[in-house]
Amino acid sequence: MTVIVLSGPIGAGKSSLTSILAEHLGSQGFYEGVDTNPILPLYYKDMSHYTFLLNVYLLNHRLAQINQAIQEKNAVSDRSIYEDALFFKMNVDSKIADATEFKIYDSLLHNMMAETPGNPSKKPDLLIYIHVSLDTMLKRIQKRGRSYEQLSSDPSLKAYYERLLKYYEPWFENYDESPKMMIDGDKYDFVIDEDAKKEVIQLVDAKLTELGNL
Ligand SMILES: Nc1ncnc2c1ncn2[C@@H]1O[C@H](COP(=O)(O)OP(=O)(O)OP(=O)(O)O)[C@@H](O)[C@H]1O
Repeated sequence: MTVIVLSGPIGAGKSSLTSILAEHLGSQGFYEGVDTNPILPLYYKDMSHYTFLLNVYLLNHRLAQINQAIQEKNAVSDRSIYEDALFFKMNVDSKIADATEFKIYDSLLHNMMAETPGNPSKKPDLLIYIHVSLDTMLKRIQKRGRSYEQLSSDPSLKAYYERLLKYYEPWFENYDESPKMMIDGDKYDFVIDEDAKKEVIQLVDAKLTELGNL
């Protein structure tokens, strides 16, 4: 049984690497459903108002996926549940979101993820973090063209994206829920470069072998 989750900033390539790894490992891929998320466009218009609702929506959605992934046994998911608190905390620190709302969300998250008799661990076997620079992130956001993410519609998003990257590095350093590995998303453009794709697959295979999962 191997449950892998991807993590990393917007446009890092999580969904693409999920498809690549799911195909390579013969696992089921689980996707976040960004385009079907009804709260996301509202959140980008008014973060103060929608941070709590967005995160409760995502928590519910991700838990449903985790429960399915555990049953599937072999699964790759394009986004970890552990990163959402990073966005929420960042918004609290920037006075965009409310500290009490964060406390309630965080406690809900811990209760949902708690391992109790009859309630098996929801932790993945491996978390893969795709690291990208601000430059790569901005290029990918522009290339993909989701309207609400564009700097052209809201130039203040650049500061938001910059802040987000600064929160990701310590988050990955401190992450200890499962084994983890980092992929350099600036170095390996596994979406368009076949050699880069092969190298990334080899890196992941080596890690899974080291962990006894392959
Ligand atoms: N907890 C959250 N709080 C605020 N915004 C979030 C949260 N989770 C996801 N988002 C937003 O949802 C959108 C999609 O996020 P995500 O980075 O997971 O997917 P993606 O951009 O498709 O990534 P990739 O290209 O790596 O597959 C982004 O605009 C991101 O900022």
